[in-house]
Amino acid sequence: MALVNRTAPFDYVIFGATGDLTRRKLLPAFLRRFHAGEFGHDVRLICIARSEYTTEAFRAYIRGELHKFAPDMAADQELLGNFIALLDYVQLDATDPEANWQPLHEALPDPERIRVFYLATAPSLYAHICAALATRDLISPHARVVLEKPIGTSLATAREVNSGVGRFFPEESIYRIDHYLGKEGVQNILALRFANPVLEKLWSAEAIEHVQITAAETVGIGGRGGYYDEAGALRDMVQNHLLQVLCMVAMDAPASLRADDLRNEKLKVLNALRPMTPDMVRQNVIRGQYTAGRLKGTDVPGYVQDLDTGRASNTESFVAIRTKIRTARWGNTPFYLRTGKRLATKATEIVIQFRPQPWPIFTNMPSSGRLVIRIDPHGELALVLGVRDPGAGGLRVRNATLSMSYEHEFSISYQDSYERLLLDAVRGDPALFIRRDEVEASWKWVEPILETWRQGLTPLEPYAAGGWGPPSTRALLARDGALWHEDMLT
Ligand SMILES: NC(=O)C1=CN([C@@H]2O[C@H](COP(=O)(O)OP(=O)(O)OC[C@H]3O[C@@H](n4cnc5c(N)ncnc54)[C@H](OP(=O)(O)O)[C@@H]3O)[C@@H](O)[C@H]2O)C=CC1
Ligand SMILES: O=C1O[C@H](COP(=O)(O)O)[C@@H](O)[C@H](O)[C@H]1O
Repeated sequence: MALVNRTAPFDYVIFGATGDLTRRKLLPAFLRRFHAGEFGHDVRLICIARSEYTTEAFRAYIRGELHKFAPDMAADQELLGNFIALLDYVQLDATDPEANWQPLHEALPDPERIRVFYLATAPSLYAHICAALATRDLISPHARVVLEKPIGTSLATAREVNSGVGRFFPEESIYRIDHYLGKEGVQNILALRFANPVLEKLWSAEAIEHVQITAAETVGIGGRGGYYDEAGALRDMVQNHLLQVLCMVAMDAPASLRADDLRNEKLKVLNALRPMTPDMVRQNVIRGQYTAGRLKGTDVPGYVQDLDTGRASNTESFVAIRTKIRTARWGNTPFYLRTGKRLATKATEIVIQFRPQPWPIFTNMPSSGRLVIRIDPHGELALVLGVRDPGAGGLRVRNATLSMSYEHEFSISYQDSYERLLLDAVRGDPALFIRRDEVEASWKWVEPILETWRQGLTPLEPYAAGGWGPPSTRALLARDGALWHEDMLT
């Protein structure tokens, strides 16, 4: 029987309740946690948007969406009915100064209950919404606010968003979500590193030749072209998700698992990333955009066709970066980051490549060994070692893999990382959310890359959908004598 960490009763107010994120991710995640018994019938989920719905009509609409996005759960009519009964809808234009906030007030009668405001709207509304909540006296002593990404599109705009929200909520009540920190495999980096002293002893430039962090997607920009063409892969994936994963891999042991201990260590890594000059960007950053190609046997269109604006675009759908971390632990170990759309397969993984023997005694030593932390599509750990090849004739070595799959090892499974994060805000645990200084340090490191691109100093390289990005991506590692870890992915 799984241990259930049940929350105290709470009121969760979702701004942007008719949007894509709420119906596809947030409400299905709540339904699953309700099914797991993490909260009960005494909880209210108050859903807010401008669209005209009564609570009854909204519940009917969400019932249909849950059948689409959590069909296994929604098939249980009793569970679904009980969950739907927790939803209330309040129609409100949060930016209209004349709007009537009284219905929201009435829906939140008890200031002693835990109150979470989840802002699943465009980030440009965050400060307005927080100001309105303050004016209407809705920010109770136990109130928290969860902010969706992106927090800004540059250092200056991130500061604006942070200051806008920070005027009304103290930093410890602000939960900036990064769904990669909700992934099992990412959280497991902490366990792997700090519950296994033997690994931690190896965890430095002395034993590790390089680290690869890949977030490869097969999807294109889909229906999100408007947003994506403004953002691009660097802002969409690297500034937040990939840098957070890098921090988890590279940070020193925190004093405890308390939020600020963890976040202090991550911040040190971000501040230690080698700053990029325009020359370094030219040499260490690849930017690409997909063209039409063939993916898993199907012809797929290129980025510009997907965008469908009739214009060319200068936005990258692929980035690869070679960087270093200026610390005693890592100084000599390159970190390679890579993310892109319409790549050969969907895979998020970290590869820790170990250094070779300084004096090899075997004539045919294959790879010097690596640890692969696979995060998506399935959580897996694989330790590739050299073992004796049992064939006759001398002592030859080949690689073999020790592996562990979460699916086989554990019966508990979360469908989505939102499931792991939504209730942390209720429990008052911001450890897996991003602190303001982390967001700003990430932007500070990313900005010179954006600036170099803005000046047109690096080309946007085409890559055919279904591959692994522009050919220069290989050259980025080849100059260190390294190869991307692709053989096990496809
Ligand atoms: N969708 C996704 O997969 C992801 C989304 N995000 C982030 O989550 C946020 C929401 O994204 P998404 O759901 O895709 O966006 P949508 O455009 O689908 O939804 C926006 C929501 O905001 C509501 N809204 C807009 N203006 C107001 C207003 N003035 N007052 C009250 N409600 C308003 C809209 O409802 P109505 O028109 O009825 O008012 C709608 O419910 C964004 O910050 C996005 O970057 C982050 C990661 C992934
Ligand atoms: O935040 C985002 O993440 C997704 C990729 O998430 P994953 O959990 O499927 O790896 C990406 O598709 C999207 O563009 C980005 O905004």
